[in-house]
Amino acid sequence: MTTSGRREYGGIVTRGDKQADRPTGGGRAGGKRPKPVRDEARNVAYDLLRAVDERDAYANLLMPTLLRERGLSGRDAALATELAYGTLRGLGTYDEIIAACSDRPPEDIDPPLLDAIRIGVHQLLRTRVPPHAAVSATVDLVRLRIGTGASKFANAILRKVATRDLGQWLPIVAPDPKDDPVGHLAVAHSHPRWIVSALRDAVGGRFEDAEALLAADNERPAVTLVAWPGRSTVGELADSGAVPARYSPYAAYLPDGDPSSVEAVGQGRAAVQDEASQLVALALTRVPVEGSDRLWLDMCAGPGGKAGLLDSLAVQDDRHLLAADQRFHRARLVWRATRRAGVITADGTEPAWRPSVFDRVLVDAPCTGLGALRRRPEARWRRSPESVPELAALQRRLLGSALDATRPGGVVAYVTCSPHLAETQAVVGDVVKRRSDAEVLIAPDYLEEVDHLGDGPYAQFWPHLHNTDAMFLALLRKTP
Ligand SMILES: C[S@@+](CC[C@H](N)C(=O)[O-])C[C@H]1O[C@@H](n2cnc3c(N)ncnc32)[C@H](O)[C@@H]1O
Repeated sequence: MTTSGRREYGGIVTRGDKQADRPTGGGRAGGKRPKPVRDEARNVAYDLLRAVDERDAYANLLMPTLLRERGLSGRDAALATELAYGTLRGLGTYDEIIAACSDRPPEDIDPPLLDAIRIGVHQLLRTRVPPHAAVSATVDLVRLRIGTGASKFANAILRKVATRDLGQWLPIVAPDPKDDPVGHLAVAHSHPRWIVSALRDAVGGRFEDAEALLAADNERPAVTLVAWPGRSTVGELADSGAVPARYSPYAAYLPDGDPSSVEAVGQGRAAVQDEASQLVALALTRVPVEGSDRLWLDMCAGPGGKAGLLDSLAVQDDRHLLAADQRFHRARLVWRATRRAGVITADGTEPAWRPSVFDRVLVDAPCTGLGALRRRPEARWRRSPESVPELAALQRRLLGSALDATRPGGVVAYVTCSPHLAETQAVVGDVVKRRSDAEVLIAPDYLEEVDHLGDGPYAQFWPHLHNTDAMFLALLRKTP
């Protein structure tokens, strides 16, 4: 798609020159309604939101396909992504504002129309698109995709929304923090109430920390690369425009651009991986073990992020990694990410290996993913608190099985991409209490380059403190 006929609004490009500037509503100038302008970036954002709602699509997986199919790149692609992801993250706040501007509650508005209005509200309240352009572009979208009647409704709501900025709307739509602090944070930072409560508990009950965490969840995460040791180097990534990272010796931040255009990534010698993910895998390899250190196991390895790093480290020191995942297609991804590891499809709770044979075991357990909300913009609305006990039961079984697989003197890393206490401390505490052959190590001792990981014995990364996912790590020694 060409960029001719586009106009730049404060760093964001939108299409339609004079049309995008045209004021909307208030009747037809000269009696004739101007033709709506098709705007591909907004269409992509709208289609993504519809796919998330109708087909349970994963935004971060579908977006690259949509951009490719529609031929969007550069600033148009950035605009489509910002509109879609920003709207998905912010819709908890936006729906409260839409409710205040409408005679119908959001749940009574037709879902396609509601999604289009949400995109409009996001532009009005969180982007530098001028209000008249945000309104007219959204109204055009609704006219083209839904119909003229719906576009009048959207126009009326958006014009009301545009009368205030976000800072003026929040005291109107969010509960008073003195009466209902959790409800206030839920509306102000667009998270479901149950997640606000869980995250507040995970940060030790401090509302200021919870607020900083919730705000960080709404930020676009940095793209972090891993240079797989022995296959590429951070220096090589830096030569491609990445910046050496703060903590991990294998990480570099990519300020902009497509990661696959970095040569080492394109050639499968480096990959995209959050820095905390690298560090928890690294911590497992740093714990001293007496005697043999030849056989490592990654029990829940798909899609292979940590296995890729562990395999590279294992190859360097002539160790061997076995990587397992319960799902065949996830195991295939692990196969692609590794060079020498054995990869199998196996249920970690019904081991395909003999007991007490591994020197180091990683169990990166399936979890709610509440630590990666920045990356999966719709995830916060999909998860329900009912999933927590079921996951916690599986996590206990997997950790127990990991300890069974480890030889006495060996070490287990229990990792979740969630800071929810029921998936982290409660799981480890319970499993260790029921066994006499496991001892909890002080995990931050093996990550000395990182501050603020907690008072131990566990290590907890945070988006607002480390600019990483909220990854949890427990290190356990198997005792005789
Ligand atoms: C959090 S992900 C692991 C991420 C991976 N370690 C990485 O760094 O890319 C959890 C994985 O556990 C797998 N899984 C779920 N239940 C399992 C089980 N009972 N046994 C083995 N793998 C399981 C899922 O298929 C999923 O791929």
